[in-house]
Amino acid sequence: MASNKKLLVLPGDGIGPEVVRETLRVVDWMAKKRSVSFDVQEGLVGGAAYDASGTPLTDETLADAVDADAVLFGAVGGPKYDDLPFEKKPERGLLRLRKEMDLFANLRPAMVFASMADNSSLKRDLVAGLDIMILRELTGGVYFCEPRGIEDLPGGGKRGFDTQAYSTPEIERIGRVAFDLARKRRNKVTSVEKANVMMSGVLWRQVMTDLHKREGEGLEYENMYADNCAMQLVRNPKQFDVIVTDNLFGDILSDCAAMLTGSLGMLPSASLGAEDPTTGRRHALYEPVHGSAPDIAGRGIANPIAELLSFAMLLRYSFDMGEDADLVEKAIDNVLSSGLRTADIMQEGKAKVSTGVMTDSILKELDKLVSG
Ligand SMILES: NC(=O)c1ccc[n+]([C@@H]2O[C@H](COP(=O)([O-])OP(=O)(O)OC[C@H]3O[C@@H](n4cnc5c(N)ncnc54)[C@H](O)[C@@H]3O)[C@@H](O)[C@H]2O)c1
Ligand SMILES: CC(C)[C@H](C(=O)O)[C@@H](O)C(=O)O
Ligand SMILES: [Mg+2]
Repeated sequence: MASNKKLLVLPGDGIGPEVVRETLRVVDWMAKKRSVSFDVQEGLVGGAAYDASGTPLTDETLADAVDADAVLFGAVGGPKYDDLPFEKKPERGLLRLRKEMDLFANLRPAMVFASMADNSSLKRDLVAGLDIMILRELTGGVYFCEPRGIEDLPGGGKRGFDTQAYSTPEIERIGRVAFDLARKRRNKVTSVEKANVMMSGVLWRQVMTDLHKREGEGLEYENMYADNCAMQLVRNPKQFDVIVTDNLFGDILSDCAAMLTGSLGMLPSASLGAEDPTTGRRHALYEPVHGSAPDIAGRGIANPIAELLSFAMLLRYSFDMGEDADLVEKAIDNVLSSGLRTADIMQEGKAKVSTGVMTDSILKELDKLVSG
């Protein structure tokens, strides 16, 4: 039984603190019922950090994140911060964490729970039992490449520009994660880019195809253009197992995949760094795919499931507590099957509950599951 796992909790803004608060109740439950002791420390990020210290991520919080065994993150951003200069925006705090912790592999699983097939944007048969993994490269591409900026044009007006670039080592390291994941799943990898339009896409396709030839034995492999992938995700999502793609396409395709599961409020994620070969340790941050949802913040109606499932991923990937992760997922599955729904996944014939009541029910279900 492991003990004293250092957990840094960064609730952030909007519904971030609301869903993190609920997740901390499950952390407490784990400590009481499963005899795991978490050393929980809380910090500020995003707009909350800007309000307190004039920056969306202080060096101290970054150091705490690097030092932690895992970071549990809520969400950042909101209209209050719209007019801040680019580098001060809440989202920059999250991006700096990802970059400085070298969290290059972002796992975004889209799973449809047994009772949720009718909640999907697609017809039930297309999504019942769906379980796909979008693997998003998280520390490269247009999110981070230089040069970028807005410049004046000689004849008046301005020009805004960004740079998209990927190197062979960046593509290979995310490709290897995709192959590892696929081997534990259904042995299929779809690599997604736009090699028909972008030079970085041309290299991505070459490197991934070669990597598959060298290291992908036993794996079914295909290349797909990103626009086609978006269409295929809503046409026939069950054709996919692992989708590996760049930072920007991964951002967009994962929001799209969220609606297959019923709501953005259902999609968790794990952002992982490379494993240190001597200590076996790796940096990791867990966060829902959704944002701070300013339109519903402060009303107690946010769906806590994406954050709770992110905590389950934390147990599985950072603490090797797969059984406990299964338990959390099973409790969520059972509560959804019992007909409870937060507003975002509400349907006729179901019972609408608040953020807090959804968590109350999941905790009760956890109690039931462990008492047999
Ligand atoms: N990881 C992050 O911190 C993160 C991710 C995405 C967006 N953002 C930021 O969040 C702010 C709002 O962005 P947005 O509105 O484009 O995206 P969003 O994900 O916050 O919200 C999109 C829609 O989904 C709904 N939604 C999201 N999560 C939900 C939940 N748990 N339960 C119920 N409904 C939920 C919202 O109410 C909204 O209608 C922006 O500042 C954006 O940059 C942050
Ligand atoms: C908030 C923003 C920087 C972030 C991203 O674009 O990566 C978000 O949309 C996400 O999906 O995690
Ligand atoms: Mg996003």
